[in-house]
Amino acid sequence: MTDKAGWEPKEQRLGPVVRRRDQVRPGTTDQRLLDTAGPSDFVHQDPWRVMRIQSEFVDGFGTLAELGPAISVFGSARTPVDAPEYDKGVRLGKALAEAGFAVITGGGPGAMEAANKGALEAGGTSVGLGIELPFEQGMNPYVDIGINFRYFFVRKTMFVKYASGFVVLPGGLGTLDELFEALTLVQTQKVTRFPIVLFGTAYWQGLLDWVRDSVVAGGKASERDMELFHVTDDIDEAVTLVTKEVGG
Ligand SMILES: C/C(=C\CNc1ncnc2c1ncn2[C@@H]1O[C@H](COP(=O)(O)O)[C@@H](O)[C@H]1O)CO
Repeated sequence: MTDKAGWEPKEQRLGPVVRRRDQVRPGTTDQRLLDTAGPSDFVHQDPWRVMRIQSEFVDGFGTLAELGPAISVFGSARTPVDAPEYDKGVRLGKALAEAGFAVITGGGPGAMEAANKGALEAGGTSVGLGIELPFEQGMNPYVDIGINFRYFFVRKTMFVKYASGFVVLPGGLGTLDELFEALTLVQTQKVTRFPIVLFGTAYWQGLLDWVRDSVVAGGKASERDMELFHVTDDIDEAVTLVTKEVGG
């Protein structure tokens, strides 16, 4: 316990740290890790959240890095299975898979499920990026690679980073959020060569009229911003438009 001549000081090695004399602490790092039943409030604080956010990025990047060419498909979580729109979602997922593209959706019900179903039935890769919601729905059964995210913004990064374009089926607020995020990224050149296809002319026309007659006419966007997207009712045309930057 002394460091007088001829004596080794009492020493403790804790990983890279050496502690001597009065700085020696009882127990080992492993013991403290495994034994301690200390306060747990840190798991609800921001520094810990940063770790969780990082881990979501790591899981997403790690799972999707080798996915290959893919298209993200968005649309209403509420589209009924027996609606014509659902059938179009299935046909779109199928056509994208046949063109050699994985289909990425939000992994939920409705239009997401339809696109995943089509991709799966055509032998393509069917991906679902789910989101933790207060009303848990679970991943639709047609997803083959699924990741559940806690944070919308991490999930949104994956939709853009691992797809070379978006097809947007008729949808509500969630779909509009995804559409306008993509439009903003393209408008501000945060992403380049990223086709956005709105599927369903009748559904989208009212929005397009408002953007042109109020937003563009009011000087809040430019006429050229109307060229950031395409609109179609044709599955094959949607696939051609959305995949034109990348061969399948
Ligand atoms: C509301 C219902 C289910 C919610 N489950 C969802 N699961 C996964 N992703 C979802 C869900 N709800 C919304 N999203 C995302 O937003 C888009 C659809 O939102 P919308 O408001 O229905 O247009 C979709 O692309 C998802 O990414 C069942 O009633």
